[in-house]
Amino acid sequence: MLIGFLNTQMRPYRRGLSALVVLQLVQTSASLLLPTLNAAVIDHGILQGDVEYIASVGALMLGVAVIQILTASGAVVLAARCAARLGRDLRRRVFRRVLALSAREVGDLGAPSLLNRTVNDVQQVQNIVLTTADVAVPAVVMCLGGIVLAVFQDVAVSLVIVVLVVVVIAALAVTLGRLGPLYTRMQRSVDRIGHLLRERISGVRVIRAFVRDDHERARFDRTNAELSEAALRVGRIMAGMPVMVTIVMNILTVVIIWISGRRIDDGEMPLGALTALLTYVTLIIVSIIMAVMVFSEGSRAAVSAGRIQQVLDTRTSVPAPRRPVRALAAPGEVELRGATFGYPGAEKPVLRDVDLAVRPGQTVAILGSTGSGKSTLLNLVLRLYDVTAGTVRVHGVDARDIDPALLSRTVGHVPQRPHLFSGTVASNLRFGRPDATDAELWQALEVAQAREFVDRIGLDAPVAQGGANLSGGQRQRLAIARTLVRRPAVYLLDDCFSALDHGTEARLRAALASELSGATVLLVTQRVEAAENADHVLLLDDGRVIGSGTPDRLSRDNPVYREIALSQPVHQEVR
Ligand SMILES: Nc1ncnc2c1ncn2[C@@H]1O[C@H](COP(=O)(O)OP(=O)(O)OP(=O)(O)O)[C@@H](O)[C@H]1O
Repeated sequence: MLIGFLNTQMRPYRRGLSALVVLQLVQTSASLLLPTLNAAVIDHGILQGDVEYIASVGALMLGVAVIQILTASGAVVLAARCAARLGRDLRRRVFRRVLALSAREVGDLGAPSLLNRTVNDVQQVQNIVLTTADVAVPAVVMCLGGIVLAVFQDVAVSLVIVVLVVVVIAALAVTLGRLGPLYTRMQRSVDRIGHLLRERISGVRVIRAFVRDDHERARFDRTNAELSEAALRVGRIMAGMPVMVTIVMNILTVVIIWISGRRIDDGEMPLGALTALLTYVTLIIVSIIMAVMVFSEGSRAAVSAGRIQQVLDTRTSVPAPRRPVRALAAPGEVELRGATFGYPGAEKPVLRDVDLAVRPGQTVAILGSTGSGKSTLLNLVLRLYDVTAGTVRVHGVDARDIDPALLSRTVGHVPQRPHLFSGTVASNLRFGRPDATDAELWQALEVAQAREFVDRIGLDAPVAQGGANLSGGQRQRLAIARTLVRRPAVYLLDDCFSALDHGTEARLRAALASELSGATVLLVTQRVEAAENADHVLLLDDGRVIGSGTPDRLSRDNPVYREIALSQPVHQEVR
């Protein structure tokens, strides 16, 4: 998995990687050459008393050491550059994919998991590239080169080394196989902790209000314990490895000294070869330890690569059209014909056979009990979801055929629970139109009945993440102003006056009525009073249209509408 993933993702950095491998080959070969040169100095220089030989080979060793230092430094710089670029590009790819997904896929994958995948999992993959380049490549070269050079020193002793190395590698491979599932568990626990933290931190006031601190603490401790238990098991497995390798290394050293001693006594092996063999054994074992470290990281990175690949492979359930309509002739109707929609996994559709046509200049109020499908209907026009049957047409074109960017420009949405971004009041208002002038911002604030409070704090007043430093009513009015600044042709207002007092709501509705006189407006509301000012009312119940017509007609002919009207005190006052 990891190799296939890296093979695809590392394609753009192939040249850098090739240069890196060459540098590592040179630097590792230089390290390997030094013990052989050292053995030659002992056998032909020191034992023969040849000072000239010692000086010339010594100079050669110095040159080799300098080459080794330079190539090693170059390789580290190149590895860091490749890994950093891979991390940057992967984060970008994952983020773009997430932005292209529909609400359905984001919900399925989960926001905390997506966050972890974009940050932590990419970091794991970046780390494995760095350690592979810095450690694994030289380790493999050193291990293989060490064995070859040991064979040059003495074939019989080298055979013993090879057998023991194969045993060590086999034992390590079995141990590593146990790590993969543990890393998968760890990543899942990290996701769960992220999910829990995110939800509990944003709902901390509710937790306190309901005195659920102990319950939540216990719940967090359970998830936290799962993570630490998996991490501990990994730690235990990893702790066993150096012990095993050290035992093997010491056994090897004893065996080499024992066999070599007898062979030197018999005159079958020079003394220098013993020092060279002992150095090669150390290099081989150290390189195996290094490779094992990298491979254990690799099991973890493989899990991360799988999680990243899953995001990259996820396709949106609201795909962009093959041949998108890039211009809409003129502001026209929003029209639903037999629109039916069911959330995935739900037993029955939440909207069934909805017919509606809203012309420019018209406001249609969508009224209905809670959960009757009002917000879902707006989501279909926005194309957050696609209808499962029927059609949604915007300006005469099927929403599925319109270029997504054009659809977003055409349709403005003020959600039930508006989200503001950290920044300033002005940066939030300019979110959909960065070139809007201050005068345009003030005009939108005026209509949204937000001028007074923004006058007090200023356009440059800071806004915290999610608009946390503003009241619910202030957030709603800024969200309305933000959509007004964009001036879309179609407005979808989803119960966005709910946090306003009655007087402010009435003034806002009046101001919107004149400001949006030429626009197509779909207004979700719980209040009959708001519906009565609309041109048309669509009454929903359990996803079905149970009333459609002018407010006058409905109050005359529709008993449900009349019942809702009578149940609302404000309405009664108006009447
Ligand atoms: N993402 C979702 N996944 C599954 N079911 C959903 C989802 N969103 C809404 N629903 C279900 O769809 C139904 C309609 O929800 P919707 O939000 O459209 O109702 P609504 O009329 O806007 O309600 P309210 O007035 O309370 O905002 C509800 O039964 C709800 O449980």
